Amino acid sequence: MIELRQLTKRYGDTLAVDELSFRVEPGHVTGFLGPNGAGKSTSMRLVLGLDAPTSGQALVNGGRYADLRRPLHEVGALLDAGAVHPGRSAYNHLMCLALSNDIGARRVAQVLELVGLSGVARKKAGGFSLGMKQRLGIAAALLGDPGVLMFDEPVNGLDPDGVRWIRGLMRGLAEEGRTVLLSSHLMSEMALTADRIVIVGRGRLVADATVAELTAGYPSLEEAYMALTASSVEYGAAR
Ligand SMILES: Nc1ncnc2c1ncn2[C@@H]1O[C@H](COP(=O)(O)OP(=O)(O)OP(=O)(O)O)[C@@H](O)[C@H]1O
Repeated sequence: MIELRQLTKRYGDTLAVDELSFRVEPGHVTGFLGPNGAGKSTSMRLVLGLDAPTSGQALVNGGRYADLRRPLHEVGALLDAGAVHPGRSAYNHLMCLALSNDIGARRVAQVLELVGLSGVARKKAGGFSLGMKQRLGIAAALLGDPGVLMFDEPVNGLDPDGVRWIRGLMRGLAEEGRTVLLSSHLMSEMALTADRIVIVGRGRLVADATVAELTAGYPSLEEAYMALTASSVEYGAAR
C-alpha cells in the first residue's frame, strides 16, 4: 500500500505538493492524473525517498522508503526512462541493480523476456528508442518482484502493441494483489486500464474515486477529467 498523509513539498516559491492525502490500495490499478506541473512526479519521488517532504509523510507499506530493509523487493518504480547509463547494455544495467539487491542472473533474464528485450539485451541502452527504454525501466521496476509498483507515464513512446501490452501487464500485476500506481495523460487508455483514479491539480487533491463513479455524470473519463481540472490547468495553450 502507498499512503500520502498531508504531504507537502515546496521548491522555493513553488508549492509542488500541497497537503496531499490519499491511499493506493493493493489489488487495483490506480490512475494518477493531473495537468502538467500538478505534482504527480514530485509525489512519486517523495514516496521513493528521492526527495524529502517539506511536511507530511509519504509511506510504503506503512513505513518510510528509507526504512525499508529490502527496498527493491517491496517497491519498484519507473520514473524516468532516460535514467540509464548510455554505454551500458540492458543486461548489464539490470545486473548492476540485481547485484546490489541480492537478485540473481536468472531473474534478470526473466524480466528481460517479460518486457520483450531479450533479443537486444547485450546492446547498449544509449541506442535504445524511447519505447525500448520504457520497457527497460519496467524490467528494472519488476526485478525484485515487489508488491508495490509505480509507473510515471510508462506508455510514452510505446507503439500500439506496446500500449496494449502495458494495459495487460498493469491489470495482471493488480490481479496478483499488487499495489499499482500509474500516471498518464492518455485518458482513453487510463479508462481501459485503471479501476480507481486519483486526480491532482496545483498540488492538491481534486478527486479520489473509481472510474465508474467519476464517469457517472459524464460521457467519458476525458470529459470528467476536463471538468474537474478546468480551474487547475496552469500551462494551458491559448484557445
Ligand atoms: N527539483 C525541482 N526544483 C524546482 N521545482 C520543481 C522541482 N521538481 C518539480 N518542480 C516543480 O514542481 C511542480 C510540480 O512538478 P511535477 O513534475 O511533480 O508535476 P507533474 O504533475 O509530474 O507534471 P507533468 O504532467 O508535466 O509531468 C512544477 O511547478 C515543477 O516545476
